[in-house]
Amino acid sequence: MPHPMPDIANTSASSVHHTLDWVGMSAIEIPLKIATKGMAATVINAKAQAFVNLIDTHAKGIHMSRLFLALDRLSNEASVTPAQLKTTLDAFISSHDDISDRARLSLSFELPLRRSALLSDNSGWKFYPITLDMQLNQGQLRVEAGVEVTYSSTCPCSAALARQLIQENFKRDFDAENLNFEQVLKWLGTTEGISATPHSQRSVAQTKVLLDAQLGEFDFVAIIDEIEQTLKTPVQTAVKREDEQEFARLNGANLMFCEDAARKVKAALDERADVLDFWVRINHYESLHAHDAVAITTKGLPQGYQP
Ligand SMILES: Nc1nc2c(ncn2[C@@H]2O[C@H](COP(=O)(O)OP(=O)(O)OP(=O)(O)O)[C@@H](O)[C@H]2O)c(=O)[nH]1
Repeated sequence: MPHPMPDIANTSASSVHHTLDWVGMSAIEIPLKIATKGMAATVINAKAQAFVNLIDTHAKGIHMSRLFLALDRLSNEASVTPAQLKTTLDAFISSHDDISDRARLSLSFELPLRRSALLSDNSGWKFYPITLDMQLNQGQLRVEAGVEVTYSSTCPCSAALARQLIQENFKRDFDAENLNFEQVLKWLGTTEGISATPHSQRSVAQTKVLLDAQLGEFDFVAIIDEIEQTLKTPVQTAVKREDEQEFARLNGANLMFCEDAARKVKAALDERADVLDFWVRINHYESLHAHDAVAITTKGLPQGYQP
């Protein structure tokens, strides 16, 4: 008869007696079919973090395998919904009866969305980084979603400085008394005429939103669309020349500092009934400098997100 295997988590006691806020595993690889409103469940490859607290000051440790296996069951679901994630959190706690009373599950993944071109009849895939962080505490569920939207920002200061140079060149090249429409039109189409261009940069709006714990389904696309439609210059997928020209027009019509972007996103999220609280970090990865321009804002609730 084989010897029973030692079970340190159950039979050994901790020599230092403290409770712990979270114990578990991170970077667990798991494919899931995630449900988001208006779309067929999408297969995504997630990295998960699974945690419980440790309230038994004498228990040596938690049972990692029980969290892992409860999480693994999610990968068999035809579509992962908020209710199923809650069931997983319940299983984390019930499998740690007496030693844990809180559970946490975080998923990080990229949601592929097919996006239309600005004008041409084309489209292409864009992957949006998403994080889901769910916590269960005394039966109370907390659901937080994080999305990242990449967009272009053109500097309003740089645009004004470029316009000034163009005006100076215009004064130099033309005589106010003898303006010729055709000559001006031609000049406007040359690099000598439009002799300076403002700098733009690829920029990222990172957003965390607190959602109603009773929500029946996730709606990541609504949040992503809200931010993209607010900023107006999301990075594109398929681009023909007409799309590129429209992108140039949109950039020119939506010049922005990081402060402008942060204020606009804040105003948009303030209006959304499904967003109970939010945190936003705007990152403009400058082409003028090697450092970045950053603005951070929150809804400003007294007990809410801190900047
Ligand atoms: N608690 C804990 N376990 C760890 C850690 N690192 C590795 N493990 C291992 O995780 C494995 C799974 O632990 P358990 O869930 O207790 O496994 P088990 O005893 O076979 O499962 P149960 O019978 O359900 O308790 C064990 O072999 C642990 O040694 C750690 O830092 N903490």
